[in-house]
Amino acid sequence: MRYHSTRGKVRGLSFKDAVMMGLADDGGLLLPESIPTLTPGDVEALGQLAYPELAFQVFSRFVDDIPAANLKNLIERSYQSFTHPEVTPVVHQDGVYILELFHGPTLAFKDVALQFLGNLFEYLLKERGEKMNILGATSGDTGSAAIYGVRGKQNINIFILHPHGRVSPIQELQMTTVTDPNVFNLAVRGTFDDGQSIVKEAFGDLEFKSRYSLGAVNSINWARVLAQVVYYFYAYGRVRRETGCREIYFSVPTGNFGDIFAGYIAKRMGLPIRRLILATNENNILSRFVRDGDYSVGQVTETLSPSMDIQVASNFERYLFYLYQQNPDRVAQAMEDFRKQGRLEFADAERARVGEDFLALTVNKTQTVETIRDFHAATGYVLDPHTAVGVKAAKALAGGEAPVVCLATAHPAKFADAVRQAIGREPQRPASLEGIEDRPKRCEVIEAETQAVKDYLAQNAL
Ligand SMILES: N[C@@H](CCOP(=O)(O)O)C(=O)O
Repeated sequence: MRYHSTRGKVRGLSFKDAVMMGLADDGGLLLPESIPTLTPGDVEALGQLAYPELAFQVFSRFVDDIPAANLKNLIERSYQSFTHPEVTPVVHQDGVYILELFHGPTLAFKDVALQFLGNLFEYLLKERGEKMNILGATSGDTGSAAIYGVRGKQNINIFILHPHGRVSPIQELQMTTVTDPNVFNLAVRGTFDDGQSIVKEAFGDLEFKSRYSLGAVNSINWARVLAQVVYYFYAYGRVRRETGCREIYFSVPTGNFGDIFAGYIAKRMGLPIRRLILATNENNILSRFVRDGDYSVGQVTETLSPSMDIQVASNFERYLFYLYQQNPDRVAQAMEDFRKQGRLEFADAERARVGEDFLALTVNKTQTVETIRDFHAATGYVLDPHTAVGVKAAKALAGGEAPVVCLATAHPAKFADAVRQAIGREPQRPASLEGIEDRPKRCEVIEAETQAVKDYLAQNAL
């Protein structure tokens, strides 16, 4: 399997080189040359597997340059840190299926990919005798998951940018209380979009990227998306076993379009997904795109679901590549137009194609609180505010006989304020958060300027 950039100037990379490159050197995003397709029989068989074995089967279709025994070992080690034996269990509540993706060390879906990516980086760096400086941006969850994936590892330093004062108190503490010498937290005076744009500019400076061996942990890294494809197959298998359904909906709260893009890949592979329901908060460029063809950037608004306080979604470019019939020149032109004008327009035929894969809804703060409250009243189950956005969209949009799986992207204890507003008390804390406020912290506040971040990284790089 070879990997090419969405913008067409980087081609023919192996999986391992694609992982190490992160953002493609032409500014695009890496994608496999083709998406392997599965027969209904394959899908059925995959649905019977335990999580690590399923992950191995899915990965093997995209990874042909790591010996099977080593890949298996990386996968098994990655999911040992999860507190649930099923890794990503599915529970049935109030007419929807909740795919719990928060049983990893930092209580969010990011752990599913970042535990693996941390181990994979360690393996590849050892094999190559190299060092790496990871540079990533977070709106709250990626940061701590990436930090936990590599803390204390040899030959890796990690620099994570989070928007100063715009993540939840627990999200901030999960990052800043990790004081291993290889971990550097930077609170950027700006939004997540500012942080993500700094990361992309630093990766785009190829001399800097190569001098400091930059590594990517955001979903610009294909390995992130690949690892997230697995749980769509897992959930389908579990729900199919329970209901006998053939088709299924997935409802995905999304900001950076990574998680839902993984679902899109699963659909292209042959998983019978009737539609992917794209759920956003008030930062709704993506839901406006699906509903009205309006892909125009707005101001980032603070909401109750801060991990989705994003306007410019990285992985949208990967989707554009397919929407534009795999034409890299059109993607490159569109990204340039978007950079200059802050908007993109779509032909009717393209909008029709979008509608074949996606439905979408914007869910505001009031609706988020109401959903947490009503769901709790009906079931006793506490949703986190991001999951609540997905549940609200699922209930509004899924129809007919097909069951709907809502991706529960984070544990509610990460967002105690939103939960308290909804149900009048804080959610129960998992053991990993006990005493987190009392731990020593380390974090620098920095201006939202690429040069300031590059200087900081240069001073602290391996
Ligand atoms: N919601 C994310 C933002 C970064 O997204 P990623 O999937 O590209 O890492 C977060 O919580 O940091």
